[in-house]
This record gives sequence, structure tokens and C-alpha cells, in this order.
Amino acid sequence: MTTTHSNTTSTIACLVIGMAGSGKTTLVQRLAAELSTRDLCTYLVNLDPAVIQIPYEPNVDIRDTLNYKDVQVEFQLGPNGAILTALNLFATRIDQLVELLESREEQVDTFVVDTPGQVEVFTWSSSGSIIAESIASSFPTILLYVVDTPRATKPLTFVSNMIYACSIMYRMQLPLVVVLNKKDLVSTEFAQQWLNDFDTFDEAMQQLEGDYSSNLARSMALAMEEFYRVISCCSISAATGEGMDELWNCIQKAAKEFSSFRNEKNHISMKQEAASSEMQSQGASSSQETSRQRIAKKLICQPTEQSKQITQDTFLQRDVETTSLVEQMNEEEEEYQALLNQFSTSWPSSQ
Ligand SMILES: Nc1nc2c(ncn2[C@@H]2O[C@H](COP(=O)(O)OP(=O)(O)OP(=O)(O)O)[C@@H](O)[C@H]2O)c(=O)[nH]1
Repeated sequence: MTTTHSNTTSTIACLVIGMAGSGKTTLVQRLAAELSTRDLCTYLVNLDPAVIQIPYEPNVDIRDTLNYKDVQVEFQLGPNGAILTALNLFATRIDQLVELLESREEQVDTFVVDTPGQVEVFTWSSSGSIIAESIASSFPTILLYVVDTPRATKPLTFVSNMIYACSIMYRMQLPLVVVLNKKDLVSTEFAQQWLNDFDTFDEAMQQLEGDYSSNLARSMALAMEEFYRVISCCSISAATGEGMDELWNCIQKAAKEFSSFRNEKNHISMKQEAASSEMQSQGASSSQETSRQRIAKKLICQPTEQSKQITQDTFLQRDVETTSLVEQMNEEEEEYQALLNQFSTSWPSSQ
């Protein structure tokens, strides 16, 4: 590393995640190169144990401590199981990684962490959460969710990708930047429009009118509007370097939002703790109260005849439909009561 730490902001940690082949590794390389032209120093961490070649020189490489092939043989696992196990083993040493990063904080502007191609291995595993949470306990940490834009030009694929991004953000409780990659291959304008304006997305969906999946996608896109409001989005080409200014701005903005995400999280857990101690002091009736809330959630999440009907109707009437869903819940008091009894017996009273 030839560059020096700017000392203007505290060191930001970026976790680069995304579907296989979306361009995560290329982005890590590009980001390091771009930031070095601004005299900003990056520190690169590779957490993909199965990658054979990477186009950058990582400062920390999971492959130095774990041999993915040995893990596969030793634990008799398939490729994905071995990646997950390697990550689990690495997570047991996460304190060492964090100590190392902390010791570099003075010299480094940005830690960039490359994650396995199998996105679910990192984002849905305990080890992924442990690694992310440990880094976030020491540095403002953000998620860069890389989208393979040429593969997301169909509304259905696009919305599936966004649902994934949304679920990761809420699971990890970290600010997320959607990075629309490969803009040298396809214009990313369509995606920006779909993110900013539901009507444009709806127009695209009208070509699939009547198809069950199109109704589902519209329904999902509507539900995602809130998520779209809290994320940042930028268009880049990791291959050519186009859009890197915009990306760096988004990273800095997201890092500033990190503390409010954390405060929100603390706020939620404090509220949960307060609710739980109140429940304990109030005894069994409160525990039924909580079960009731859980069941209400369950009923809303389950596809009912009513909700199936909703997916077939125009969403202009969604408020009316939502009201009737609530009414239906009230009508289903009998089923509700049966579920309540079932839950009251199967859930421990402390729940
Ligand atoms: N044209 C173009 N190709 C890109 C871009 N970014 C990445 N690629 C190509 O996309 C392919 C996958 O890129 P990687 O960086 O390996 O993607 P990845 O997400 O790290 O892949 P996995 O780790 O296997 O999931 C490679 O052939 C890259 O050269 C881009 O902005 N434009």
C-alpha cells in the first residue's frame, strides 16, 4: 500500500455481496484502484474460500488459513457445504480479524470485504452474521449489493433481486447500497426508474398482464416501496470504472447513516427488552397477548383465498382490499381462536 490515510473520516467497512457472477470481485479490485487515485487507502479482505484466482492482492485471505478442498474431504461435504463450513471455521477466529483491522485503522480509509459467490452462504448463515456484526461493532459498516444488471432487465428478475437485497438489509441491520453493475453492457436507466417510480415498473409489468407471477411481482414491488426509500442506488461498470464517483458518494452517505441504523436497532431491542420485562411482570395474560400478535402476523402472511384474490385485482384498489383482509381476519375469529389455543399450548409461557 503506497497511499496514506486521509484522516478525514473514520474508516468505513464495505461488505461486498451479490449473486454469483454479478461482479463483486471485479468491483473490489476497481474500488481499491479508484480510491488509491484519490490518495485513499484500502485494505482488502477475501472471504471466498473457493475462489481460484483473484485479480487483486488481498491483505487478509481466508484461503491462507483454510484449505477449501481439505474441508470438503475432511467433513465429506459438497461444494456449498464446504464453503459454509470454511466460513464457520473462519468465524471462530473473527476476533483476530477485527483486532487486525483495528490495528490498521490509523492507516486505512476503507476496508473492503469480498464475500463468497454463493450469496446465501454469507447472508443467511450464522457465520456471515457473526462476521458482519463483529466488523460493525468496530467500524461504520455498509453493504454493497452488486446487481448483474444485464440479468435483471426483466421486471420479475429485478424485483426478485430487490427482495433479496431487502431481506439481507433487514437481516444484517446495515445500510445498503444497490450497485447496478455492468452499465457498459446495458443502460441501467430502467432499473433507476423502477426504483424511483412504481408506475413505471407497473407499466413494464402490464406486458405480462394476467400472468399470476406478474401480479405477485406487482404486489411485491408495492411492498418494497418503503425499502426503496431507505436504500441508495448507483450505476457503475466495475470493468471500465464508470460511475465510481457516484459509488463513493453513496458509500460515504451510507456510512453516515450507519449510526442511525444502529440507533434504530438499539431502540428496537430496548423496546423488546422493555416489553419482555413488562410481560414477565404481568404474567400469563401478557404472554397470550404476544401469541395473539404472532398469530395475527401468521394469518397475514399465509396466502388466504382473499389474498389470492388480491393478486388478481388491480392494485389501485389496494387500500380497499387491505381493509377487507382485516375484516376477513375478524370473521375468522373461530380459526383464530383455535390457532391461539394451539400456540398457547405449544409456546413456552416466557415467549
Ligand atoms: N462487461 C462487464 N463485465 C463485468 C463487469 N464486472 C464484472 N464483469 C465480468 O463478470 C464476470 C464475473 O465477475 P466477478 O467479479 O468474478 O463476479 P463475482 O460476483 O465476484 O463472481 P463470484 O465470486 O463467482 O460470484 C467476469 O467475467 C467479469 O469480468 C462490468 O462492469 N462489465
